[in-house]
Amino acid sequence: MWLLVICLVAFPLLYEWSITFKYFCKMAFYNGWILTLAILAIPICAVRGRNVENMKVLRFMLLHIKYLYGIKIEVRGWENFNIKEPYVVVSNHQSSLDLLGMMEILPGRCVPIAKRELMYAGTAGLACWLAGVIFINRKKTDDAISVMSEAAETMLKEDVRVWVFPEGTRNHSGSLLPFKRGAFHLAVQAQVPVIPVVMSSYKDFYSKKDRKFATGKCTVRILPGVPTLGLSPDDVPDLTDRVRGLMLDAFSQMSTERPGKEPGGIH
Ligand SMILES: CCCCC/C=C\C/C=C\CCCCCCCC(=O)SCCNC(=O)CCNC(=O)[C@H](O)C(C)(C)COP(=O)(O)OP(=O)(O)OC[C@H]1O[C@@H](n2cnc3c(N)ncnc32)[C@H](O)[C@@H]1OP(=O)(O)O
Ligand SMILES: CCCCCCCC/C=C\CCCCCCCC(=O)OC[C@@H](O)COP(=O)(O)O
Repeated sequence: MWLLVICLVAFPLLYEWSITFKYFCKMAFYNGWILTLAILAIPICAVRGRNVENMKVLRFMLLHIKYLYGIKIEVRGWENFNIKEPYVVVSNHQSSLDLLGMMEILPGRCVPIAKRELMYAGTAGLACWLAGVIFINRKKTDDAISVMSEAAETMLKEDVRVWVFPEGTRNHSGSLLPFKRGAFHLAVQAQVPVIPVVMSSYKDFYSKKDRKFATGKCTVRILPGVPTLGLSPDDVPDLTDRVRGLMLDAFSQMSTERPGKEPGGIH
């Protein structure tokens, strides 16, 4: 009788513990593996110096990680990236796992905007710097704005695309945070389109709060570009709201789809 009681208590506890343990091991390996890959990437990238073309090297080296974690990534809307000119990509930001979806679709000559702290993340920071990642100091708004204004010039002069997470921080709430306006000022200053990208919720396979990290599927949707030609800084609030609305609709629609089930009409 006592043995049965002990088993009934111990097994669920052990099960819970093994899920948590697996979560920490998987996250530790994720970060450790990226730091290790960066050691290989640094000398290759250093040959060119700080150059956006190095982002191809990082992308190539990171693409296999989804297989290690059993994460299937389905991409819809590739055709919306068929624009030769520069553009600003805006996407939702749930976790550091977004790196996998980002690398899956990262267009040529496209650099992300990242918080300055990432520059000090050891080998990964150096690899990012060599690949031209634009670092901003979120604690100093004026500095961040001037870095982004420089980015607007660079986009046009050097034919570069920029990827921004307009929520400004990771958000796993199951919705989208209010958007910061920097990405939209950037697009208006450069008079280039904004291309929204939505990654479906990870809740079926990943949750930081519940310490869950299983295998699963993520859908990445590239939405049609939103033009900014002729818009002025006064139009930025409206542009921001419009793009957030489009992304929220897509995110909500993707959240109601059952994993693995294809909706009609979207390719
Ligand atoms: C093989 C081994 C590989 C190893 C390498 C590993 C990794 C792989 C490589 C690359 C991957 C890198 C992945 C990087 C992911 C990183 C993700 C992040 O770091 S997210 C966090 C950082 N990003 C952001 O914050 C971007 C969004 N933020 C903004 O746009 C903000 O607006 C801001 C510019 C930072 C300012 O923010 P703040 O909160 O301080 O203020 P507000 O947003 O309220 O803005 C104040 C005010 O200013 C106006 N504004 C904003 N921007 C501009 C501008 N450019 N020009 C003019 N005015 C601007 C804004 O409108 C507000 O005014 P108002 O209220 O009147 O509208
Ligand atoms: C010697 C120093 C060693 C430092 C070790 C640091 C470990 C980091 C290891 C690998 C880096 C993985 C790169 C993942 C890139 C994703 C970046 C990311 O997701 O940043 C979060 C940022 O968007 C928002 O930050 P907050 O949610 O506001 O917080």
